[in-house]
Amino acid sequence: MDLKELRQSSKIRQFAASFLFAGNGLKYVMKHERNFKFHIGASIIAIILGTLLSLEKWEWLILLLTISGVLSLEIINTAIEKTVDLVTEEYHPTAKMAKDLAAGAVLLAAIFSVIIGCILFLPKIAHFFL
Ligand SMILES: Nc1ncnc2c1ncn2[C@@H]1O[C@H](COP(=O)(O)OP(=O)(O)OP(=O)(O)O)[C@@H](O)[C@H]1O
Repeated sequence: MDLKELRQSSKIRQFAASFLFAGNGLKYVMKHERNFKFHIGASIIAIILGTLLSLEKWEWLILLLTISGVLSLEIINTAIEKTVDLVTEEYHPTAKMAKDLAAGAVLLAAIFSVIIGCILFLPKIAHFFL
């Protein structure tokens, strides 16, 4: 279905198509983005650890919010990279700044997610061994 056909289709079809397109985006990052795969791996480890250490409900909420934040930012970073590449393939200081800012946002979220992971898990791990 092309863009023109989509705009002429019913509201329900447009709504269903938007899920399909979002799914395509998720499929793309899972298949092609090394950093996204890394974050998925780290998230799975955190969820397994959370299960083993019996996190409380509020701790799960914080963990899941943190995971969704990092993964979503990684996808937005990829979207910004693609948009910049669409605008120019030449070297441009503003293109560099746009990509570096987007990457900086992911890095910041990843650093804070490690800190949050330490706050959630370290006391429980220490309690387990002591
Ligand atoms: N058109 C451009 N002009 C100037 N600098 C650019 C340009 N494209 C990329 N860069 C610089 O090169 C870096 C790497 O860009 P690239 O597009 O390869 O993304 P990347 O860092 O490989 O992303 P990822 O590893 O998340 O896939 C950018 O962070 C930016 O600093």
